Amino acid sequence: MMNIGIFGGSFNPIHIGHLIVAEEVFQQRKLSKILFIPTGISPHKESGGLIDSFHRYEMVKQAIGDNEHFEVSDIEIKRPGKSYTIDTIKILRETYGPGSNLFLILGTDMINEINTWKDIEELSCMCHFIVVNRFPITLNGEIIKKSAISGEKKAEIEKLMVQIPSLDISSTEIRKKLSKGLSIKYLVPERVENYIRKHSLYAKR
Ligand SMILES: Nc1ncnc2c1ncn2[C@@H]1O[C@H](COP(=O)(O)OP(=O)(O)OP(=O)(O)O)[C@@H](O)[C@H]1O
Ligand SMILES: O=C(O)c1ccc[n+]([C@@H]2O[C@H](COP(=O)([O-])O)[C@@H](O)[C@H]2O)c1
Repeated sequence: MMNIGIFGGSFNPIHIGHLIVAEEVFQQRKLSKILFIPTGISPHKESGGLIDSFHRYEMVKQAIGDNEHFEVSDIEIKRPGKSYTIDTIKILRETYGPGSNLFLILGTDMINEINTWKDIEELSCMCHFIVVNRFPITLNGEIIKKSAISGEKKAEIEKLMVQIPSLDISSTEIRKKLSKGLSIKYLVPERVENYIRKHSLYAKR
């Protein structure tokens, strides 16, 4: 049976925080693979600062190239309009069939906002949630309790939670550094840094 980790994000750009999350979830939950899915248009993010999806997709490709358990999907960047997770999960259910399990990977910042997501009840019936600690935000049990997530999946969240070494790293911080002309060495894989430099992404103006 295939157990697939689904890791969606704007990846603007992908950083080592994302990679450590994916590797820890893969190992700790013994998944078959991790599918990185860069958003076309992120549903709740201001478009300011979000660079072209093609570049974000390419940077994910560069970052995961040396890991045979990681894959990248262009399913969201090819779809027009906002990238709602429910639409993606419906397609992936078809692709992988009833014999496979889908595990949606989310940082604590994301799961605490789950009530604002589209068709959350239906979504929760189609996949499992794997939550990962994201400094400094802790899992808010009250939010989960009150959410539209189906009862069975609510009960599962704590059981499936994966602890990672806390890394206070965000794409926002990396974009800020680049815009100031500062180094991002070690915050992103070398190949991603080279890609950013080659295409003058997030550059100092
Ligand atoms: N350092 C981190 N530790 C744990 N989870 C993380 C970390 N960075 C990102 N994530 C998780 O990865 C997913 C995708 O994140 P996203 O691409 O929005 O990155 P970001 O760093 O939060 O970006 P931005 O700063 O632009 O908002 C989310 O579920 C988020 O919670
Ligand atoms: O489906 C939704 O309503 C929804 C609302 C907000 C975020 N998401 C998804 O959550 C993931 C992280 O989003 P982002 O934009 O914060 O990087 C990404 O895969 C988004 O498509 C999904």
